[in-house]
Amino acid sequence: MTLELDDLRVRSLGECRYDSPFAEMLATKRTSPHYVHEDDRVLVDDTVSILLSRGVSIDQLPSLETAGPRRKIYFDPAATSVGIVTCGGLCPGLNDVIRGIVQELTEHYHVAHIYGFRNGYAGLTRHQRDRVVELDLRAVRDINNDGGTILGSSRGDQDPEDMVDTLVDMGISVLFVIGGDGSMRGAMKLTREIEARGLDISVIGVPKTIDNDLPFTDQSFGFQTAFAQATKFIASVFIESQAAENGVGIVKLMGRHSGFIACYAALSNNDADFVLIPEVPFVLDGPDGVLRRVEDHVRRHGQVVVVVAEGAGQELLEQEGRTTDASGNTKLGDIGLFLKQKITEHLTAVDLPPTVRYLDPSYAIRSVAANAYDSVYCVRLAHAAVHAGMAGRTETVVVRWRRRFVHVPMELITSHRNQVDPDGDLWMSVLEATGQPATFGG
Ligand SMILES: Nc1ncnc2c1ncn2[C@@H]1O[C@H](COP(=O)(O)OP(=O)(O)O)[C@@H](O)[C@H]1O
Ligand SMILES: O=P(O)(O)OC[C@H]1O[C@](O)(COP(=O)(O)O)[C@@H](O)[C@@H]1O
Ligand SMILES: [Mg+2]
Repeated sequence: MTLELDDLRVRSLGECRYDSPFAEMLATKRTSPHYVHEDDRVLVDDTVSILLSRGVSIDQLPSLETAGPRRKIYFDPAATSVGIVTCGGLCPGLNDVIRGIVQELTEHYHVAHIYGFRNGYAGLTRHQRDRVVELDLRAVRDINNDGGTILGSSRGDQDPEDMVDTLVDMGISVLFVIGGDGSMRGAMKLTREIEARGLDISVIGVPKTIDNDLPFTDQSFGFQTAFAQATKFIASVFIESQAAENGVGIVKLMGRHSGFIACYAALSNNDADFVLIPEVPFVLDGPDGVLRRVEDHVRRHGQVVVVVAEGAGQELLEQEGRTTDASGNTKLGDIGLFLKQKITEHLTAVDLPPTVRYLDPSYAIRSVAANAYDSVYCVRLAHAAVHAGMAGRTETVVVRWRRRFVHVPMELITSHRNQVDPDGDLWMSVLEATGQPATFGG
């Protein structure tokens, strides 16, 4: 993708004049293999050929501002009130991020107030102001042990003017939005309204998506927990299909436009024989179609396991009557049940009457608490978000990119979708592990 250095510059509200609580700790720090100084930058690219193809000098290469504490900060902590909101679908680790933000702001920055807005952007509107909760260390003490979000979440548009009125009335200086692509688009509408009114309010995003469909982030928080959950369902249908004559196990996993959960879950215990994802179209019929391949597998091995991402093969389903959810996301057809029906019909017709074990774990993979790895990731993102906000960055998200925590302009995180590259090494691993053909039906 063409990327200029200027596209990667994050917005700041102004000069940092206040001493940071971390000033002393940072006094002697310099960039090392394990630390990036605030005056240094992190490269976007990581291969020699891509760097060379950029054709610019080193200081002009696309690079990102490092995240982390600053020696000087923009907001005076004692006079700063902060808001937190979680929006969109659930994701393991939301509570860890909330907790990390509250702990960092309380224990190190000693800000005046931390407010939690309930039920997503709806909680920022006039008619829900009475439901705002004040957050302190006690309120967040054990919340990381639970899935979901203590603040609640929602889909659906809200009026940016109304929401900014709330921020102004409550004296909020920094708003942390923990949400996905839709939430970040909503957050940008907030920053535009804030800018238009000349207000001194920072909006910082912590990108959330179990589908791992946001760009400029190695892997989104909660993703590892979600695919680990999904793995258990694949193992179940594998065992069931092994014990049955002509056993067919099918698991449908979340992933509207990106098949990362399906790929990782399938790779994790290597029980899947076929993985179908939105990024790789397939045909069902014909000598190289999915049905014939499934049949061949059952003939040879007596059973088969198919993992399908919910957004896969949508072109095979009825397009008419498609509706959208409250946030404008297209509601998908049920590819899992469709495959179940087609495979059953096909195997019956070729005299291999199947025993089908179909599982759609759906919310069971995203409503759980984060695992230890994701919890660590969440708390580090939370710290980075707090530092960015207190340093006056705005319209900025904090991400981990090639294992460094960095700042990315909000616009870039919504600029395109992160998808499994059919020419990339992840998909190659899936093909290697399953033995399935690179394409079905040419
Ligand atoms: N283009 C947009 N402009 C403003 N708000 C948006 C936009 N897209 C989504 N939103 C709002 O952001 C919130 C979360 O969006 P949604 O798509 O449901 O989840 P996610 O943020 O996880 O993608 C919802 O309140 C939704 O109305
Ligand atoms: O039933 P809901 O809440 O709309 O959620 C379903 C969708 O939410 C997801 O978890 C993604 O949510 P987001 O769009 O909020 O990131 C998808 O995997 C799934 O399709
Ligand atoms: Mg989304």
